[in-house]
Amino acid sequence: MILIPFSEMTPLADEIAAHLGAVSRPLDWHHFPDGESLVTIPNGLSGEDVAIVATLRDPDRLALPLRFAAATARELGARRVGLVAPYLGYMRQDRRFHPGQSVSAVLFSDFLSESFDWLVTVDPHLHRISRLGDMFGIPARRVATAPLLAEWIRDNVPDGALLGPDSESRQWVGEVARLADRPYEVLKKLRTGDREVDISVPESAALRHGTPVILDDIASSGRTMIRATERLLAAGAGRPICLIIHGIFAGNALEDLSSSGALRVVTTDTVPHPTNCIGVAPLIAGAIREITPQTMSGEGHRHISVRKGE
Ligand SMILES: O=P(O)(O)OC[C@H]1O[C@H](OP(=O)(O)OP(=O)(O)O)[C@H](O)[C@@H]1O
Repeated sequence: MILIPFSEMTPLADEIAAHLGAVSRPLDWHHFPDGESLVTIPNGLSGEDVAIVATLRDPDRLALPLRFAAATARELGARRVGLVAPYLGYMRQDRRFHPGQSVSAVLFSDFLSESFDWLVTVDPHLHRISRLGDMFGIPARRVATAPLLAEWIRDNVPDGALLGPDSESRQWVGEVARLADRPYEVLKKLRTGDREVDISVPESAALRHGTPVILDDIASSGRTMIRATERLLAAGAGRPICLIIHGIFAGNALEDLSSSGALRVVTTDTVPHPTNCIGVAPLIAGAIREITPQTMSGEGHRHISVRKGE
């Protein structure tokens, strides 16, 4: 197995490779002055299993270079070409919320399924879809970070409840709370725009004791976390720890979150960032190990078409 990371993913790919006893060699991505890309992949791929490693937080920019890298690896003799996408973008638009909208999650998953033979990702934002295989026409594995998050909480926060910022978060907050043996509450969120979010906090005694931990899968504009932090403080809770699986932090999101009163912001390393405290490499390596024998025996194929959603 040869891992080929986009350069920002080199540290994570090196770690995954060490767990697998594999090789990691980054690709080169040259940007021409007119905005076009030139992707150069390492040589020596003939007959090899290859995994391209890219975190898809800026998917419009990455899509074509990803396709070029996968196609070139195949053209140069790679046996199978998989994608390790610790953060998988575009999964939030999994419905036609208003007439005429693209269902981007389905379209993007089709695009990836056409480009790659298999996929490994971490806690994708697919709460209404229970099996990744229903979304992708290729073998796919979803790594669950709940045990890592629970371990981090047990090691670092001696007391306090877990809080989910909205009803959707109940599924992962409930699971992490169970594993960490902590109480949890779910807040109510109303979103009226990309950056317009309001949160209401219940009158609960659990919130008044210890250090609250707000847990969410994504912080993008950061507005969900910021508003939850502000509303908790106003309700008399202690300064919260914000625990986030995928820390995208668009624009000034992190600065704004820190100014809102968060005690600490903690993320996994699915998106490289100074707030990374929880490493996912061993779990990703385990998922690659699981999926690789299947791809070797020919289960699934990138041209299998599974129709999903609306
Ligand atoms: O940092 P932000 O920009 O606030 O985005 C992060 C939020 O977005 C997602 O929710 P989702 O998109 O499913 O629901 P929402 O649009 O109602 O927040 C995610 O689960 C977070 O709660």
